[in-house]
Amino acid sequence: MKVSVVIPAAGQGKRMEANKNKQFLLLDSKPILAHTITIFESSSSIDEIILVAESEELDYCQSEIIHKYNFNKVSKIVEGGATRQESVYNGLKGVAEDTDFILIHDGARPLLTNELIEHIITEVEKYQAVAIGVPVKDTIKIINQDKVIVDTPKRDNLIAIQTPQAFRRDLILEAYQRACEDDYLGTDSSSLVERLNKEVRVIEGSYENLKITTPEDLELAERIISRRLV
Ligand SMILES: Nc1ccn([C@@H]2O[C@H](COP(=O)(O)OP(=O)(O)OP(=O)(O)O)[C@@H](O)[C@H]2O)c(=O)n1
Ligand SMILES: C[C@](O)(CO)[C@H](O)COP(=O)(O)O
Repeated sequence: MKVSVVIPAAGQGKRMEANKNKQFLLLDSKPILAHTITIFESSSSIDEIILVAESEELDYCQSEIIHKYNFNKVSKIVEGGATRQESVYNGLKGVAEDTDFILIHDGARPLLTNELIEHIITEVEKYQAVAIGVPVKDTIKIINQDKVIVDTPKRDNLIAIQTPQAFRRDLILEAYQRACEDDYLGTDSSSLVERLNKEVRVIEGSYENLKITTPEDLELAERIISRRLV
């Protein structure tokens, strides 16, 4: 069985308000993106890594991330698109044809554990489409355009979805192709499969598997990493 991972890292990191791509910021003295790649490079279950980077950052990724940290499993660095969805699709097109399963994982989630990688691979072999999620801690409200609450969904049925998300290769390629044809834009990969009326299973993720989105996330990630190192 062959497993590939696509890592979209071509975003602009606007919410981080740093003066560079947030994934090049240092976390425990190493770029966030290098932490993310290390997790998959070290996993014996992962055969290849496709990195998706912004056109002007392709060379930087090659020299300052891939070469500098000696990543051998990164088979391609492909150019990203205007949206996360477009970037992931470009990455999917670069995956080896003999791959059975594809994991998609945000470059900006550097605290994933090997246990979660192993768990999601076991599950995707059984269920073909699997996402990681955690129960929401807050009460979630639906609001209208005037910012008035119109609904309060029952919290028991709500989860916050994370990455990685894992799929059978042909299924996820079909889902991205169909979304492209239909001009559908989702905020995660799972939603593209859901709209084909295919079941996507959810397994328990981790609150520590956070996406570095705003400056507070980076502070929290530093604390988590230093605790893990003790
Ligand atoms: N056009 C895009 C947009 C996002 N991403 C990637 O998708 C992941 C999740 O996106 P997010 O954390 O929201 O990153 P940004 O889009 O960079 O953040 P922002 O919305 O604050 O600009 C990130 O690893 C990001 O680099 C991507 O590859 N291509
Ligand atoms: C895919 C994702 O990380 C799941 O939580 C999230 O939807 C990405 O959203 P973003 O707005 O591109 O950060």
